[in-house]
Amino acid sequence: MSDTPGTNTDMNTDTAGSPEAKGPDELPDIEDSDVEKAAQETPRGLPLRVLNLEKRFGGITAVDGVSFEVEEGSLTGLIGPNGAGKSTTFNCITGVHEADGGRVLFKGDDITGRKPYEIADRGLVRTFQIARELEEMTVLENLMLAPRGQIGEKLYRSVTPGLRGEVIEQETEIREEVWETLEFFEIDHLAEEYAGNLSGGQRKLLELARALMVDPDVLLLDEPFAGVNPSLEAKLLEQIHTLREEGYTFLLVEHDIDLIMENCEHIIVMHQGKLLAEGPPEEIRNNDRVIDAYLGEDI
Ligand SMILES: Nc1ncnc2c1ncn2[C@@H]1O[C@H](COP(=O)(O)OP(=O)(O)OP(=O)(O)O)[C@@H](O)[C@H]1O
Repeated sequence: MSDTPGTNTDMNTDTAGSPEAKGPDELPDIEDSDVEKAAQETPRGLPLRVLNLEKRFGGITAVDGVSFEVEEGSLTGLIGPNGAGKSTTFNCITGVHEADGGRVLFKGDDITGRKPYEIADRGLVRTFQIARELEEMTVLENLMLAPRGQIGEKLYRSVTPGLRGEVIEQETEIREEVWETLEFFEIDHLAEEYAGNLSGGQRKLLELARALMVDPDVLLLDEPFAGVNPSLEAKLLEQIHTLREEGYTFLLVEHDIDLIMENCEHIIVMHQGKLLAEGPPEEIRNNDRVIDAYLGEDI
């Protein structure tokens, strides 16, 4: 875990590890000047800090001044009803959307407005659905294409004989890493299968495997279990917990509340673009605002 709790500024939203859930009443508004101050004071060890994030689409404010932190080595859940702004928040964090306001700090660096590949290259990675072009490639090829720091195919074609040896050496290393990843996710038997032929659950494993090939520090997973059968879901969860024990940090958007409650130690709840509450599962489960807005009487 981060060695930073308690070292944040007075307007922080640092509740990871705090015993009680907090709601909007306890989470003060952040002025622009405070955002600047917080950005400067954010400890470098803190993997992800979102400050006053805003995103509008025409007349819709999809994300409305959201602030939260994700602790190192944590499995943090982001939940909320349909249209709450979860995916838009993910997209703003990872550079897919340009935020209209606020800041995203990654390991103390301001990454707001950076391109997705720059953010991924720094170690903050989200999973993406397998694109159509990738469906026509094998599972092995999908992973071979993912690693960062690779001397690309274009360069390979134009390299001098001297460089070619380096490329081959690098490709051998990548191939070994790819096989290790395939075995870790138990999809090595599918290595030569076209990605387009995989089941929904197997695709989810491949998406996560591809994201891991980028060698991230923090993984953002948007509904990683959608369409995954229970046995594959259990396997995927097991792999996520194993990775977490190895030091990876996860931020997870998921509609299955029970799954989030059972697996995440910290939960962030969004509602109508705003942060509704955050805290440990038992507090979120009993939080009146969350029950009213989202969970219902039977939770
Ligand atoms: N590209 C877009 N253009 C216009 N409006 C958008 C766009 N993306 C999201 N929105 C709107 O922003 C709001 C938040 O959407 P978002 O997808 O972030 O919510 P969500 O919490 O991820 O929902 P869900 O759980 O249904 O996926 C919604 O009102 C949605 O219609």
